[in-house]
Amino acid sequence: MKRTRLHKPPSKEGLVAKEPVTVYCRVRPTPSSSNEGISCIRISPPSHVRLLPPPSALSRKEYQYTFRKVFEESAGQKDVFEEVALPLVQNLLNGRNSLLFTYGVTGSGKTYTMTGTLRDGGIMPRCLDAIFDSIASCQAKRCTFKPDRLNWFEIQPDGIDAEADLYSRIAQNRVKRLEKKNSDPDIAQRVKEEVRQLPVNDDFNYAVFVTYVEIYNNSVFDLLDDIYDENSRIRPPQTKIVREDSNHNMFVHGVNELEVGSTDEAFEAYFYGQKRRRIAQTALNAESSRSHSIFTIRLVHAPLNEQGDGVDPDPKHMIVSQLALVDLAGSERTNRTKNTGMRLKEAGNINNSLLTLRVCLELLRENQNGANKIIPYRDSRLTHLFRNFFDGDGQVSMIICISPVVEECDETMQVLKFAEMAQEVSTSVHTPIRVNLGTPKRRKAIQAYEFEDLLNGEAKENVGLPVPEPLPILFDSLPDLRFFSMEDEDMLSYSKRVIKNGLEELENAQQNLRFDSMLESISNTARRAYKALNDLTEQERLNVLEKEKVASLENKCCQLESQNLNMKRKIEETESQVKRLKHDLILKDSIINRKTRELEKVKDEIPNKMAQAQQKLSQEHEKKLKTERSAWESELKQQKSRMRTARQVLRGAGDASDPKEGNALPSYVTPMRSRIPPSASAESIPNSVARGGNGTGFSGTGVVGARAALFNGGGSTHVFEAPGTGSTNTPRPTSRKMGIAVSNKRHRRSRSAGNDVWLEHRPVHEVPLNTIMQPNLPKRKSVTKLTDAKDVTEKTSKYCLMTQNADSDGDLETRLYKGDVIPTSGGGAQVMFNDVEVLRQYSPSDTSPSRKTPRQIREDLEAACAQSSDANQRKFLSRERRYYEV
Ligand SMILES: Nc1ncnc2c1ncn2[C@@H]1O[C@H](COP(=O)(O)OP(=O)(O)OP(=O)(O)O)[C@@H](O)[C@H]1O
Repeated sequence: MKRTRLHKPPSKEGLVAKEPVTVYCRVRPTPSSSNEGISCIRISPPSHVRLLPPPSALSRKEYQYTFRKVFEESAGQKDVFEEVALPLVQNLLNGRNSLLFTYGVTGSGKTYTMTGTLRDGGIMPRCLDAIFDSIASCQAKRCTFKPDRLNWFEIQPDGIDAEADLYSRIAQNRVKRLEKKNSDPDIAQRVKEEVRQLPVNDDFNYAVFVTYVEIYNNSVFDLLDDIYDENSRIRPPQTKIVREDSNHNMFVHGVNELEVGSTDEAFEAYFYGQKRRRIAQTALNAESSRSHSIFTIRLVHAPLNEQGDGVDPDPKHMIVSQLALVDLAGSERTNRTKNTGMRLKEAGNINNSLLTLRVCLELLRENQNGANKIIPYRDSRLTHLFRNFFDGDGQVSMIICISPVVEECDETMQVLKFAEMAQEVSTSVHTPIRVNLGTPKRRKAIQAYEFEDLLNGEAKENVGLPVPEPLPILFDSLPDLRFFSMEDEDMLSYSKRVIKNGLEELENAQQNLRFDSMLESISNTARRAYKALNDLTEQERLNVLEKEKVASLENKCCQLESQNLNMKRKIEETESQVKRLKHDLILKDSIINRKTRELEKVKDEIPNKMAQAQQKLSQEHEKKLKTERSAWESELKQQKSRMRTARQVLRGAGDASDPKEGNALPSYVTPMRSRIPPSASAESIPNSVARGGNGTGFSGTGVVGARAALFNGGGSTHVFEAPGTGSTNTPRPTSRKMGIAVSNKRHRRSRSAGNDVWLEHRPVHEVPLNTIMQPNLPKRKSVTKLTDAKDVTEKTSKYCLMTQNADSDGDLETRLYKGDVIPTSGGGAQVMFNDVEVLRQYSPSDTSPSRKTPRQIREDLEAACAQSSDANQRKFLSRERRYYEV
């Protein structure tokens, strides 16, 4: 027995290509328990899936995701296998590593997709079928390769040796030692569907090894570990550690790696492990995986030796590739699963490890875009074990399993988002260089040689040259004297008798023999010999022709083969280009999707931001406006005071004839002035009225009833001329002035009733007016002094205060200050003055030149007022306009 020494795995030589993580999406059929007919998924074949949030969702926005391919609910296991896994099996046969995992919410069909059922197998059994069908003619003798338990293999070129055989027997026994239960799946019932046979290099011998581990609560367990200890007692599962081999590949240290010779053997191993896998019933899945399971198929192949009856013993020529099939446990939300206790702890661990996987992929993507972040592989056993794949040795594919159930819409969205992001990560795929031992197609050549030998042997037996007629057998009953003793007298006498009989017959034949018949026989034989010679010559000629034909055909074949090779190369190039373009497309699609989502998010935020900005702006404007207004008001106040001064100056000009007397009346009004009582002075007018008293009464000729409406709007007085009318319905600006008593306006009596009772407050020494027009106070109570509060509070709704005084020209000026009586909340009343009527009487006989006519006075005042208020108003308006334009 020849054995190779322990050998370090060869360093990675060969072609290295960058491949993106390939993501497929499979939608499971709607479970019968869910809201029938309502689905939150719409598929646009072949690669788009749209998520429609249910009516109850906060946001009703639809999202579209793009993947390499989306499998509809009606897609079968075969469709998924051929599209997703068959290329990975081809990778394995070509010596490349691949990782395929199923990812999704609990109950979305991950285990169904990966394992399937006995009648309708999933990816795993179909992969095994494809592998064994493809390597059928080149399978190595059992135990040609032996795992060294350090993630590599030793070669035993003679095949089975005692130790390896023992190992194999233990491995087989381990599978068989599990008692069969009635509930166990019967592998014989497995339905094997026809799978496509993939091309393999038949100058190599192949062997298949499997391992089956689970990651439960962040600990690794070997599912193929022996259940029993040496004393045949069941032993608890042992945790394994994840280690790095000498070639920096991660592996589970001490894991049982079984050599399997067929799919059924691999299935036995799988079911053995499956019994030990942690599965439990939850609210969402009757058989929910509580752990991540990893079924690894390793294909070991080495070139044939020169004789073609075994493998080349040089371990450097050995190639090991692996296909890891990972069935991840489903992410779950406790509010839906209602898990407690152990199940809750498991769910926490599952979610944590999935989160780590997500984070690692996100950081890998960032690093590929120029960042330089540390990837936290060690945060979870799952990512730690698959570090090689992500860091660059093997193709990574992922199947996202989603359910159309509306209740899962939220979680499904998270899964789809993650998957779309994962597509942007690329991993390196290494294709090893296969050694060329000098004789390609050696296995075929050896087989062809053996076949030729076989044919030649048969041909020799059948060569048909004429054989002379057999002579009559004269002595056929003579026994073989070598086997008898010379002392055996019976045998000797019997033999003598036989020989004598034979000689007699010979003598008879000699007498019958004639020369002619002998000649004829010789000439016949010669004729037949000549014919055979001619036939042989003809055959030789035909052979030469045939050989020429074969040579020309071989030439043609060579040409066609080279053309074929060229075509194949071109097809491969085109395919890889198409693949690259497809990936670019998917990448761009997903980037566009992401960007669109970000844009929509930004769009959503714009109105809010605009509203905030506007609010801020308007607050600032209001502030500015306030300051401007207060500045303007103070300016207005100054203007007013200036106007007051101007008015006083005007008044002073009117009294210039008698500066000492101040308000002294000219002599021609003496009779009239004498009628004015000293008590009816301006000081007796209430403050508000006094302020409003600066409003100007406009006089016509003779006695003119001029109406002046007084408003307490912001301290300003507005004068509206309405000659000859006594209307009090003039519009008023609202008062904002501080200091005015608070009144309860709801108690204000309606004027529409026309039943207002006036309280007329007359001067004690009233000068009779004697004018044609008299104040119109239809229902009135007259008093000269306010002594009783009831006068005001009871029944009275209007108040009129009459004052009489001499004006600046010495004429009699009667003022009627009118207002509403408004009850106060304390039970009293207050008067809100809102109108003043000025009656002025003057003598038409006064013709002094210094005296200004009423028209002149009015025009002067009007001009002064207009000038100041116009200027201020324009200024204010222009400022306001400016603010609003902003
Ligand atoms: N495509 C499908 N066609 C038919 N049945 C399906 C399909 N996908 C899932 N199912 C059924 O749905 C149920 C749950 O599926 P499965 O156990 O594979 O979910 P899971 O994602 O592995 O859940 P968990 O993460 O909890 O292990 C099973 O009964 C399975 O047969």
